[in-house]
Amino acid sequence: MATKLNLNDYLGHNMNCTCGEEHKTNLKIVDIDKNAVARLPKHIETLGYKNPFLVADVNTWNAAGTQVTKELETANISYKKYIFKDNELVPDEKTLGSLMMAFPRDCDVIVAIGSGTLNDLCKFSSFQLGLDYMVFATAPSMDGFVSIGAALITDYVKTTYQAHVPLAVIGDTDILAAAPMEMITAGLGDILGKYTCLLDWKMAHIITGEYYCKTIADMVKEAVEIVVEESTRIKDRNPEAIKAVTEALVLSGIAMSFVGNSRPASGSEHHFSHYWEMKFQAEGKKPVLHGIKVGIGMIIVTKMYEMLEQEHFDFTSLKERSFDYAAWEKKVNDCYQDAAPGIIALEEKTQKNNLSERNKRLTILEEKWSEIVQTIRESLPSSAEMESLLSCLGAPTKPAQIGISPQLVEDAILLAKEVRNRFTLLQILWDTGLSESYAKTIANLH
Ligand SMILES: NC(=O)C1=CN([C@@H]2O[C@H](COP(=O)(O)OP(=O)(O)OC[C@H]3O[C@@H](n4cnc5c(N)ncnc54)[C@H](OP(=O)(O)O)[C@@H]3O)[C@@H](O)[C@H]2O)C=CC1
Ligand SMILES: O=C(CO)COP(=O)(O)O
Repeated sequence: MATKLNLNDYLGHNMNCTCGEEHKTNLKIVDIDKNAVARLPKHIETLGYKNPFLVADVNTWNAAGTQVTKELETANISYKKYIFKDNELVPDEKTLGSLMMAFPRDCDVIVAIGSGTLNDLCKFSSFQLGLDYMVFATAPSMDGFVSIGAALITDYVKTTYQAHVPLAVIGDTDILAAAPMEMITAGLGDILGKYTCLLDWKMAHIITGEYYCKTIADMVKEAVEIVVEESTRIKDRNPEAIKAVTEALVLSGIAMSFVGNSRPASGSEHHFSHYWEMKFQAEGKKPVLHGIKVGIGMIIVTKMYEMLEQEHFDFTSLKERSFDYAAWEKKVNDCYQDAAPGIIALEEKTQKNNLSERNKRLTILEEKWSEIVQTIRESLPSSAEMESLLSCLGAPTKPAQIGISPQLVEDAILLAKEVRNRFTLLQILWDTGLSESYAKTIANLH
């Protein structure tokens, strides 16, 4: 029997942490259990709302809309609703605009009925309007339900906007367990991605001195371990296992809200996912679920960490290298111009791409190399183990299985570091001059 998370331990009080920070979240209610839909009216009333505005799309309405409205009507709670008609809902300016146009000014809380995209749209629009929001989850597909950021696409670039957390997250395990299996395995992929993102965070702490909180990292690690323990029961849609996955996803979101950004939940594996998502969108290709791409990204990043810990560097000659910015800039522009013309973090003057900053990092890498190797070995399961876990659940593990070409794999290893200003393995590869050779090796494997 798997260990259980107690999410209530993190709600309703400030946590004075050994990292020196005080962590808190405004999330008040987590109800992920059997028959949670019947308790939705009570949660709305407890929080003091009278006029909810329900936001869903055709798929998520089919999954939960009728049950939600039946319960609200029985409890005499009047509501208004908006159901997006789009087949593939994209969280961009147009979609946000249509939500704004449908917004009834007399509502007092927005209730997202759905998963990642609907949650982000409601999170962001409620934040801009100065209103509270809640989420009724329809699939355990990603960990953003209670995070503070909203992942939106503006000017073709996948950008995380600071917003706020919902006051409540409600998930009925019968509804969650009935979600498409692909969405459930996407949630698993998003969770397994924490292995590499937590290691990226630790690397950033060791090499650049970035803030790191061991308590939060351990919290997320515990959630990952519970999900790994539950993987066989997840396959059978066991409601208890689905509850465990959903709670792990919620916990990961609490970790993001504690830090105030997505550092404990998003590293290089996520940057691959964002890069591929932008490319797919620009090329008009059918989108692939976020967590599915993250799972594949996690396997690639694990493989590259396995390669890195075998390296023996000559740091003196690494520091003497010049860098051909013009050639690199051309490569980046060629890659990004259709997908994300807004990306501009390439210039030599930025901290990550400046040679004297690179050399400072190389000095630390040299001094701490044995600690770094040890940390890599202690932090990651093997890539083979992760591949087998995902494929046992029928989830793809290789880029080609979701239509990602070897070229897109290579480009992501070189360029996905520009998607965010965040130190990860991809920056270590750039600093040590390994990006191109790793990109070729990994692309040839797939
Ligand atoms: N803010 C944050 O911290 C985070 C945000 N994200 C973001 O979340 C998004 C991905 O969310 P994800 O949940 O993977 O995917 P989506 O919310 O995009 O949903 C994917 C598909 O599943 C449909 N769907 C949802 N629930 C059900 C159900 N129960 N039964 C049948 N179909 C259903 C959706 O319909 P439809 O498309 O019509 O909605 C859609 O077709 C990305 O934009 C990602 O960047 C991810 C992690 C963290
Ligand atoms: O997807 C996320 C966590 O799963 C959020 O990541 P970003 O902040 O990189 O968008």
